[in-house]
Amino acid sequence: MTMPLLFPICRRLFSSVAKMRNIGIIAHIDAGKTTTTERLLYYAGKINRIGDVDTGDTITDYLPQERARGVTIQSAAVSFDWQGKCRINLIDTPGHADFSFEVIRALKVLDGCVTILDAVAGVESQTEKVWKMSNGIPKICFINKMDRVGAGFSRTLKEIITRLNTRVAVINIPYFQEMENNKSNEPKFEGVIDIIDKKLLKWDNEDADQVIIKDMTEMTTSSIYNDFLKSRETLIETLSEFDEDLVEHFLNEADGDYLAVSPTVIHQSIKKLSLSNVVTPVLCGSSFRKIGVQPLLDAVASYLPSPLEARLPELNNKDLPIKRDPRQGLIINNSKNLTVALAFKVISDPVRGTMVFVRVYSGILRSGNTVFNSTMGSKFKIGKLVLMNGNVPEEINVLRAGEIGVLTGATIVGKVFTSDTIISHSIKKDGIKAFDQKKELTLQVNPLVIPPPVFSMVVEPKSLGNKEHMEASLQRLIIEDPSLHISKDFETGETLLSGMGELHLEIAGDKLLNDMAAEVSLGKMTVSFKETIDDCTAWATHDDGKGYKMSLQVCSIHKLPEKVSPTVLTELEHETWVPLRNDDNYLVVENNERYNSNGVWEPLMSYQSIINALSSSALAILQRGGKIANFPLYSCVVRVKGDWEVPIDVEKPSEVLTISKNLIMKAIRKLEKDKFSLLEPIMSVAVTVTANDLGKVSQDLTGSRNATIVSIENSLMADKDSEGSLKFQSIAEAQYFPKDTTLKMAQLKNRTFDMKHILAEAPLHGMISYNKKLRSLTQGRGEFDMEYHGMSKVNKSREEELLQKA
Ligand SMILES: Nc1nc2c(ncn2[C@@H]2O[C@H](COP(=O)(O)OP(=O)(O)OP(=O)(O)O)[C@@H](O)[C@H]2O)c(=O)[nH]1
Repeated sequence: MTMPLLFPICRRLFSSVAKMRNIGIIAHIDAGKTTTTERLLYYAGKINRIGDVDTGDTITDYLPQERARGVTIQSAAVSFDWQGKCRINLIDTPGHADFSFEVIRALKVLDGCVTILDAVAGVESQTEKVWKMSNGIPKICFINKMDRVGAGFSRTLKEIITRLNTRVAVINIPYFQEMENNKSNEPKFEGVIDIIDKKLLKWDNEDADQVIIKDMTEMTTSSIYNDFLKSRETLIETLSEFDEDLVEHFLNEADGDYLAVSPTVIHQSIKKLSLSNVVTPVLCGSSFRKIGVQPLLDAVASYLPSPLEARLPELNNKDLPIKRDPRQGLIINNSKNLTVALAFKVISDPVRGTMVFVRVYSGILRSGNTVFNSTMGSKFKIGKLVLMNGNVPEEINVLRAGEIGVLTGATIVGKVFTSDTIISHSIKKDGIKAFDQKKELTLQVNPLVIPPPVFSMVVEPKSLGNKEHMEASLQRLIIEDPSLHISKDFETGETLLSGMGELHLEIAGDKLLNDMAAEVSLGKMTVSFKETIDDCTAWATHDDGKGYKMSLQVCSIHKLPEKVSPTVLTELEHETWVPLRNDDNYLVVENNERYNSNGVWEPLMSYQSIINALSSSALAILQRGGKIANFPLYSCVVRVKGDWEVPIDVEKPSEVLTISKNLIMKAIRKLEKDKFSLLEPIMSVAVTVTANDLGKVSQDLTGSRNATIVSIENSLMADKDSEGSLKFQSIAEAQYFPKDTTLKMAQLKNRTFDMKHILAEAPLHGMISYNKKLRSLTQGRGEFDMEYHGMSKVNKSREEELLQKA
């Protein structure tokens, strides 16, 4: 069901870059991201009826698979204004580890994040993971689900400090209806106490749109006053540790009185320290009960950065200056008309066709203009531009620096993919020629890193007649989700679809069968093994006397001479280094300086199209696999020697493609079989169990699943002994926190909070369908989460064992 949207009349036209907020909602699965997003939209006036995940009618979970399963699968964007204070472009991301790439691509284009935490579960494993992934991006924490029995505001705060290693600025604390007035004898979460503005905000039981506001300074006899006072003291003390201006204000203007410190000064201090990632503002609420959502919107406006205050995009050419201009946003290479945008998502909408989500960093993108894809080295024309609200588009004419929007139209089909950089002239319809060819048209925002797939399944057409449709559908799937991968087994001719987990492949299969009506049968899910080489191949050479000359070799990444190791490569001037999608493989092309003295590239074939042809060859041939069992090659580098040449008058790179493919095949074929090794995926596994279940779960992990236990932690404190972690533990112990009333109630009701976190590393092979096993070992109480850790070389006996099972 589509929700009605209320579009504020072209407010975005008038909102300045300083008022823009590009934010993501990140968290562990089920923390309440989608529920919170829905309430944010409602209170911002974007929708007039709230949808719910449980009834499957939210704006951002609009895919049929999301609505049926109540789980977010893809990140969805919405844009809205908040009371004229800011214009928010928000991306709701999935919490499940299998869809991590959706989080990776959203984080690439976002300036700030709201991290949602479940007040009962505290900091969960995926929260830690997304926190690390968003390193360097300013964040706010929202402790949600405060209405649940067992909610622990202070317990969660302590976990934020100790597990996420951050200082906290507590913006508001929970308010519970006092027990004596409460017939149910349970503390009832009703509102929040605003520590900065000294107000109690209570949401009406009957009508949560009504907020009752009371002045805390008139409640000095109330039992909550002491908590409020101490929380204000703690907040000011924390900020004072880092902010001299605040200390000065506190001593001089406020006369050392915590209550007299000006809210404006506190807000400014929190913003400054949050932008530099020194403190994290923390708020609480219950999205489901519509409590605490408006203060969260205020916090986004007050503490998260505008594009002018956010981190700068990482460009391939680090020498190009990037300036912040209050009117224009970013200006790259001192060129006011240079538009630079990054495509971070492509979808095929059944009605609107191909839609490409972009973040504009500098300049303006206009509908109808011709732009340049600097990743592909080719031009294309933009059709219409739209802003998306879940799956509802809003047509616009321009996208300005700092904005996130969508390109549509038949002219973009096949012209731009995820991770491509788009260059354009802000004013001219086709002003590509006006740019500096060497510096500006080769400019790229550093590409997204795609994690490698670890599970595969065979996809077969039901009949020969269904083959073409199957292949087109698979292509559509991987264009939309580059963390899915298609490969061919060259011995059996089977098509393999690989992904990041069982759920990821299950959903992909569902989309193939139901959304795309592909007549296919899906095989059993198996682990994706890889092969690697332990050495460098000999150089393979082509020199045909017709202008094509090339020598290349394939090396294990660990055998590279220091000069071309990927860690230092980006700093070298005379090489181009290209990561080859998700298998830790790279292409290194030496000596790319083929420009004449005026900085003009002389051959008709563009430099980028040669690099693209070489990348495609390397990708395709490494994918064909090694000599053990044709598993794709991993951690390999295809090195092209610097003396390569192409004819000056040939425009298309098809010969480069053929020659390089043959050379890579030749080089690999000559390497002896014993130089190939089998690799298996290893997962980082986090299992949460009660103390009673700890023994049997640990035993099963190490005994039956070949896992290595890295640590066992209590739920309250991360038992890490690094200097940094110890510092945060002692901060958490010293800081004042209000008492957790409902936590006490839950303990009284014999709920066990003595949970243990087992962190382990385990071969994926042993972890298939672990969910079922864990449930039976713990009577459904245990939870687990796993993420890809890396590939590990196996010895010969393990190789034989795995090959027999594969
Ligand atoms: N009691 C209570 N339940 C909540 C609250 N917020 C969300 N929920 C419930 O928690 C469940 C998960 O909510 P979602 O909003 O789907 O969580 P999510 O983080 O978006 O989930 P994924 O995107 O699938 O990871 C749903 O049943 C919600 O109704 C809250 O404040 N209180």
